[in-house]
Amino acid sequence: MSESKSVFIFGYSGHAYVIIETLMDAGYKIAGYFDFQKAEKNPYSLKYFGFENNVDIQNIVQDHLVFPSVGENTIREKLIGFFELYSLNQFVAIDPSALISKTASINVSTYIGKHVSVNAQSKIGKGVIINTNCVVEHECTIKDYVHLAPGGVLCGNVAVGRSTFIGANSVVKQNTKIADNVIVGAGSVVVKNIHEKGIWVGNPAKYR
Ligand SMILES: CC(=O)SCCNC(=O)CCNC(=O)[C@H](O)C(C)(C)COP(=O)(O)OP(=O)(O)OC[C@H]1O[C@@H](n2cnc3c(N)ncnc32)[C@H](O)[C@@H]1OP(=O)(O)O
Repeated sequence: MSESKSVFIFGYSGHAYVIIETLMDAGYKIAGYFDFQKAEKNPYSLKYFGFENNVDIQNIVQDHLVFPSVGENTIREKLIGFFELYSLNQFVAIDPSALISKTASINVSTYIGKHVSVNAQSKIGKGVIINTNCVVEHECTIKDYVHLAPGGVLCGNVAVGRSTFIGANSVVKQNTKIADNVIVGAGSVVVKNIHEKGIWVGNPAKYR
């Protein structure tokens, strides 16, 4: 394992644990974590480097890698803005068990979890979470800061807008478009385009 593959993670709670295990399985070394305060639990015995806004970030991180380990979309967006401001080295974290088409594109600071499939010609933005066991079928477009919770299925040619959250085990029918900042409840089935931000739940998914 080379020193150049050390990763600083930002955020250290439940979602971070999943990221850490993916990174370790993929052969990365975790250099430590930043968070607004020292974590109460430290199951991976990581070194705390402080709150990113209060430290000389470039001096600590140097040319190592950084990754946003927070499930909440707006916090992840802020972290990525911070990474961009300081020109920190972002990358894509892909669990070794995931199946990614060679013709799919995935932007930086995106997490692809265990047993995920991303199929042909799909385009995934930056800071996205495609969580455990999700299926992203052919030609899907997923904008920045989306979170697709575990078990979600996007059928072919689905488009998901920026910062949208799609709850666990939800299904989105082929050729459907979902707007920015939508929340789709767990176990929902989206069969028509969603043009309006807000919470949509049920089968078929309805505005709540
Ligand atoms: C690794 C991880 O853990 S990633 C995270 C995975 N987590 C998820 O996928 C959970 C996603 N969140 C949900 O599904 C939530 O229930 C939300 C966001 C849809 C709604 O949350 P809240 O706004 O707090 O709604 P609340 O719990 O108060 O329920 C309001 C009503 O909506 C209903 N409702 C809530 N969620 C759903 C749902 N997923 N499907 C159908 N109905 C729902 C409730 O039964 C309730 O109905 P009532 O008014 O008739 O009693």
